[in-house]
Amino acid sequence: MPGPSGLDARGLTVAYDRADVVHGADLRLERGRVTALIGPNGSGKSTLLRAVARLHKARTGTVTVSAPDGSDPVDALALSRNDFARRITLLAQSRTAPAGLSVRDVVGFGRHPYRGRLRGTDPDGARSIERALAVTHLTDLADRGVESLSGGQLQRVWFACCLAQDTDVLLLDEPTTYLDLRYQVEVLDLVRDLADAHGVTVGVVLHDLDQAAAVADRVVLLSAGRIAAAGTPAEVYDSELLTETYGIRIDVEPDPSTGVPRTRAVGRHHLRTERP
Ligand SMILES: Nc1ncnc2c1ncn2[C@@H]1O[C@H](COP(=O)(O)OP(=O)(O)OP(=O)(O)O)[C@@H](O)[C@H]1O
Repeated sequence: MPGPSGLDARGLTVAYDRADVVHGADLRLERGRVTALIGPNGSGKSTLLRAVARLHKARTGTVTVSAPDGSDPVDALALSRNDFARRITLLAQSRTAPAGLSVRDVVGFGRHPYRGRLRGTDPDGARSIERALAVTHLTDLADRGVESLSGGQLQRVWFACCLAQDTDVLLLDEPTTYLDLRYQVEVLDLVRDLADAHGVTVGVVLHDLDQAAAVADRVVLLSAGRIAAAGTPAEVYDSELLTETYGIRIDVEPDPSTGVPRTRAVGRHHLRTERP
């Protein structure tokens, strides 16, 4: 049974330089669930999320969002900037680190929708920032300059910045990029906790199909700017469909202990019989 919709995008068409790259896409993110967006490079995952997050104006389509209290959905594209930023945030790809600021300062950017023109009007700010630093294991680095961080540490800073924003909807574009295995797993655990314990609606772009199947309740497969399939991982992970979409043989079998589908992309190097 699908849950109530946290975010509902309908018929989104998005263009760059008048060329459509996302064609009438419907994206439903259920409240308190994790939805993974998968698909080959250039299939439109980032563009779709950017349109939903209002970083790129969709040519056509609607986006509605409902609050965790179950109140009626509102038109997300018509909300004021601050109201929108209190409901929806996006961890986008490849941001540049602002020089001369500490980790805590940058995480504090996440509080921008709660600060009036005269700062100091955000009573929950300090607590949200410290919590975001703690869950991303950045407390010890909080006073460091962001320009001195590694790629993975910086990725966690941007993630913490989104968490500090305390939104109902969290959109994450490849949040595991640059992260070592421990932090990849921790980010995905945290995403699960946010959905399960706090009812956060999560839409996350992942390239690793096995990570997507393990963390997500639903998966949306994009192909050439169109939604090719949507459903549970077991419904979407069809070997023929994935093989056609990615242009490489992808075998699928259920994990023997969990039943969650596992994939194997098969290249020529897997088929070598003689090894030196
Ligand atoms: N700024 C831009 N100007 C023009 N075309 C763009 C721009 N950004 C993306 N595109 C094109 O839009 C299409 C969709 O790109 P998008 O980045 O949304 O795909 P993606 O599925 O997120 O890819 P990836 O997995 O490589 O991150 C691609 O054909 C891409 O070349």
